[in-house]
Amino acid sequence: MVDSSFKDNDHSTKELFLSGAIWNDLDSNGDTPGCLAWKLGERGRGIYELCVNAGVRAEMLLGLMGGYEELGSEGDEEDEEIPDADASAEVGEDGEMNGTNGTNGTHEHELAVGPAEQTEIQKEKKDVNSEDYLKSELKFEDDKLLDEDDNGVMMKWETDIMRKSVDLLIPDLKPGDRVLNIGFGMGIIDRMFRDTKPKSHYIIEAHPAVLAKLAEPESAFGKNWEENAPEGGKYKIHAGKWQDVCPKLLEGGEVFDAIYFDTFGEDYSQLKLFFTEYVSGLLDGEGRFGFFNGLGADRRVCYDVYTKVAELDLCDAGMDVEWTDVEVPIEGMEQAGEGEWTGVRRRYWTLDKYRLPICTFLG
Ligand SMILES: C[S@@+](CC[C@H](N)C(=O)[O-])C[C@H]1O[C@@H](n2cnc3c(N)ncnc32)[C@H](O)[C@@H]1O
Repeated sequence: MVDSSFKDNDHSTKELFLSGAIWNDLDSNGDTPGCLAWKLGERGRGIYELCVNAGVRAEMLLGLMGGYEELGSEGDEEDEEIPDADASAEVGEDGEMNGTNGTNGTHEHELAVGPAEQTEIQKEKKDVNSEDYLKSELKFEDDKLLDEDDNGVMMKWETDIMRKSVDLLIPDLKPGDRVLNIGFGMGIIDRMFRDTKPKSHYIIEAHPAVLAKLAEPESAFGKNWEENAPEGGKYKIHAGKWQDVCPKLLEGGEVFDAIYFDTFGEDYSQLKLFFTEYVSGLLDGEGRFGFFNGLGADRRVCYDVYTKVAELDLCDAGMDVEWTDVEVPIEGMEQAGEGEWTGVRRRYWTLDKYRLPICTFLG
């Protein structure tokens, strides 16, 4: 009896989404339909999956529309017709991507939320965007790096994720690899890469304050480091945005065995641009590519939507992705504003599992 009524619900939910229901609209408690379905436990899994699929459809469509919008003039968006009702919730400024190291409220192809959360966000935080971030003062603390609005750029609790990423990107931790890391942050992953004694190790970093920190002798990534590359290899800090540095690396015919991408203040469209435009040229045929997968990480349904969207886009770019779950000890974590989150504007991570992507070329 219960089962069949839930099957009916699945069917009705599907109908609703196909008729234009908004997958990420919020109720007065700030829950999306997907959040409510998840709270039902096993009984709600069917509906939850339908919500995720509706989100994926809408985000993929928005991605296409985003590409199209770039050709038009600014300000056209308001008059634009929405070709699919599923996508209607996404259109609008001030959407939230909810991801660490990638929060953004202004760019195309963000994981948008409904009106209730927008109001909350406006109260809670200013938009994070690359241009402002790269001009902002930074606060370097022992366990975190914050921008001038106290957004978490990088936090020490992410160390286990960085450790596992290095272990899977360079499986045997063998010397001789050529490594490219984009985004130095607290230098956590770069210290791990350095410890594998790669033949070449390039770091691209755009923020002047991070670059200044890097140049300090105690950072261990200064001139001495650059001069101590093994024979035939190269250790190098490339100062600047990856968008400017990568074309030069491509021109120079540089190739890497492991590439990691973890920036801040950029939205998913930039990550997608990176793997569609640059990874095929910069990664060795047998190489591995990884990125910080923090998109939507303060809301399970958004995280699940972005995981699928990224997987589909990676496939489009000729890459296969293998996901590894990494436990995040959120039980031991404090609530927003407390413990490790003290002084951080927004708790950007609430999930108990990080889904770690390792990408290789298809076939
Ligand atoms: C989340 S942190 C990286 C953390 C790093 N994975 C670690 O283990 O400490 C992001 C870094 O990317 C840098 N960044 C942001 N946008 C960038 C861009 N367009 N090009 C290069 N670096 C960028 C930021 O200044 C910041 O240092």
